[in-house]
Amino acid sequence: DRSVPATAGLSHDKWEIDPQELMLLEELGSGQFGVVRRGKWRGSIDVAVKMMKEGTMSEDDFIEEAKVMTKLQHTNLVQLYGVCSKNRPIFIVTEYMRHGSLLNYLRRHEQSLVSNQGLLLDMCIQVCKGMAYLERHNYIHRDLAARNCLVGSENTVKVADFGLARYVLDDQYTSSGGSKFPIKWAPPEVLNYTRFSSKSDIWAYGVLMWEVFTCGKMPYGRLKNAEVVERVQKGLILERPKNCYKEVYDIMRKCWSPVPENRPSFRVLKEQLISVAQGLL
Ligand SMILES: CCC(=O)Nc1cccc(Nc2nc(Nc3ccc(OCCOC)cc3)ncc2F)c1
Repeated sequence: DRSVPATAGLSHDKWEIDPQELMLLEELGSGQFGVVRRGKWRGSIDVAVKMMKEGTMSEDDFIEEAKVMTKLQHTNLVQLYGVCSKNRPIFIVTEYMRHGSLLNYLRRHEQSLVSNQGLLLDMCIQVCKGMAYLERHNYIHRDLAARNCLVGSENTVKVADFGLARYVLDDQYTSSGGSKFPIKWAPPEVLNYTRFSSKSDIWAYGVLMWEVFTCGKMPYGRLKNAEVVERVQKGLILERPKNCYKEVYDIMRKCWSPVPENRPSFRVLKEQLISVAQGLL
């Protein structure tokens, strides 16, 4: 029985997972961070295991943060179960979501989704609930986008990789001038001063809503990053997606107010989206 009695004196760090309790299965994807595989924890719990390629993240800082992240628990957040930090590469063990990234899901199911505004709005509301929880805990995501949300059974949508961007070492990723920086999801104050806040998450959320209602189109099409920066600085915003209700687009536009303080909070946004959803149905 794993629950070591408190008196045992062993500091049983509950965020530390014993790799011997993991069974690694098929690969789910890979990227510059390493490989992600499906797995079973303690024989029966479905997990995703991110095996962090060495040199991609400041591991000790991340392991410290993992203690906080395991405490962030919400139905619309991909649950961090723990880390295997005793050997390299470190493993990040999270809840498994069977339908993969929201971006791929939107693109693969465009035909059935394009005419289902109610479902698209529900997906946005689920992400908003997860983000409102993070906002309440003063936790900034820093890389909110459809590619960083995941879809589970019964069309559940959850936010993944919250806060992870702080530990990426590749400065092509972290500096706003870098080639891998998510320019198209960044507000002016991030482009100019890398000033992240829940209000910069709100801007990214507006872009995520646009991704959802276009069923996974690339924001600003094939425009180069420099051209997008110029447009955003001039106050140009993404156009209304073809089949998107006016009320929904008006909410997206509020997320793109040039001044952070003029953008809504996730708490307020959630109420507005729910009342629009009730009005539509
Ligand atoms: C930022 C890049 C990054 O992390 N990318 C990345 C790639 C892969 C998996 C994860 N993570 C997780 N994935 C799942 N489920 C998952 C299920 C199916 C799937 O299908 C792939 C083939 O489709 C035809 C992909 C993922 N559940 C939890 C995760 F945490 C993250």
